[in-house]
Amino acid sequence: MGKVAVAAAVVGVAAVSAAVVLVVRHRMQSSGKWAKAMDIVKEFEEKCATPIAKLRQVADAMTVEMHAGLASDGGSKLKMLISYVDNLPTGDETGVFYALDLGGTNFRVLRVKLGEVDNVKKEFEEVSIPPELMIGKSDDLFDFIAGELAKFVATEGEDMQIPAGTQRELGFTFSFPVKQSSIAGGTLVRWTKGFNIEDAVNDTVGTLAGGRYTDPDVIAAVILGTGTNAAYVERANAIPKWQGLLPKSGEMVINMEWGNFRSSHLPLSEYDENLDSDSLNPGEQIYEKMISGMYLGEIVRRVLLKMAEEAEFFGDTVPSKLEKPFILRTPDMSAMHHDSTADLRVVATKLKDILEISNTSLKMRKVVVELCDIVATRGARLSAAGILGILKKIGRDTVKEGEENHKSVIAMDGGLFEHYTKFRNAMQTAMDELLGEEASRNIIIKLSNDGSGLGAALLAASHSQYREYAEST
Ligand SMILES: Nc1ncnc2c1ncn2[C@@H]1O[C@H](COP(=O)(O)OP(=O)(O)O)[C@@H](O)[C@H]1O
Ligand SMILES: O=P(O)(O)OC[C@H]1O[C@@H](O)[C@H](O)[C@@H](O)[C@@H]1O
Repeated sequence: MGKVAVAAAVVGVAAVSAAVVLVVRHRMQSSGKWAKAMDIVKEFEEKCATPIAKLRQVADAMTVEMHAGLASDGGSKLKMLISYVDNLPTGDETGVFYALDLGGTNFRVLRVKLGEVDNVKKEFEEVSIPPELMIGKSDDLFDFIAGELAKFVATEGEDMQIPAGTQRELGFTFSFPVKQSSIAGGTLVRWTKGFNIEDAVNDTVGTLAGGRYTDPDVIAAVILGTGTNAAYVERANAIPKWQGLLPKSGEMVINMEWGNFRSSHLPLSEYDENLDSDSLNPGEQIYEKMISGMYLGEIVRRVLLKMAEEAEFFGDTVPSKLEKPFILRTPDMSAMHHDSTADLRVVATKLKDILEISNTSLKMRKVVVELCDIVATRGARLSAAGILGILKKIGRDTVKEGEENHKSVIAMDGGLFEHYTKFRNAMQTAMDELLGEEASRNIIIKLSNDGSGLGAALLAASHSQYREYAEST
């Protein structure tokens, strides 16, 4: 072979070996980065673990905090607020009533005509709350609410008229913690979720009222929406901090404000701690930030960001959109989590449309789904533990002699519970594991759609100023 040919061959071999070295190095580097990314996922998964034993500890802690919150104001992070609702709807309510339902994302105005329990006529309008009103002045927020209500009242039809000489009556579902001084008054404890307004009946109490209207076995209500909360029926003589007269019913609905629950048994990760410190209400609503719709997608984003920064998961630059808080919303996380296509093309589309991340491998997309599953499963199982805490408080976590058929119904509402199927299923599975086969037959968790809106109207009806008149005629 001539010198030139040999030289060319040598150069060729060198070039090939250089390429091989580059590929090997790239592979080693990428395998090293991949291993680093997987370490991040594995560590996160371990931090988020919710074995049954831990869930039982969380449930017991919830029960303890419930007792403490009922013993004295400030006795617990659980406010255990007295709702002054001591008589829940019976199904006999009649008439036309209005309701306002102010949640963390949506605002609804409703009008219902009560007569037959299974023939309630309901009309409503849903309005997104302008974000600027969530952090503006309270007058601007309530002027907005009043304006929307006035527009809705103007649409009243012939069949929804109120009796001559009477005033329209309204129930207000206000999805924020209020220390009530009566059924119709109270002081806001704090703003939560995305609201932070300087200078209003709770939706969970509304859901309990709406649920009880059609099912006398309803004993508690849980909201899993933008935020989370629970309310339940407590024995009036089991509220040491209550100085008032005991109601005839012997019962009182307690608004737990369980989003503010905190316990050393909660499986908190660094991502939860950072989310909390960056939030509008650092140190508050820790349980809510682990399980509710405002936050689940944000937790997933934070883990992906760390993988991008420390393991170049999406390549050697960090996608700029991934650095934007709350850009990955829980509905989008839910869509990726429920992606049933073989090549996870829903995940690919969401990553592209929301985070401007393209050409991901199927392997990468599977990791994204795994993160959604870790976060949603943890939230669902912690929700189940919270419910067990309530059941323990009222002695409904086991089947008592002679009560084999005594059902206890938990009325559920909220967009997270309603739309996130895998979350809902994981919650039910954890509930069954925690209660065991016998007791879980008697505990029914059921969606009470828009219970809070109907419930507010029902509470307006059951506290109507015209009710005595109607009953006496
Ligand atoms: N498809 C979905 N999958 C998962 N979560 C959802 C979905 N749709 C809505 N959500 C969650 O539900 C929340 C809205 O809850 P909803 O009860 O309807 O309103 P609000 O919180 O204002 O009372 C949203 O903030 C979101 O986190
Ligand atoms: O209906 P939403 O917006 O999800 O609200 C659920 C809960 O959100 C919490 O942040 C509030 O403190 C509760 O009062 C409320 O019930």
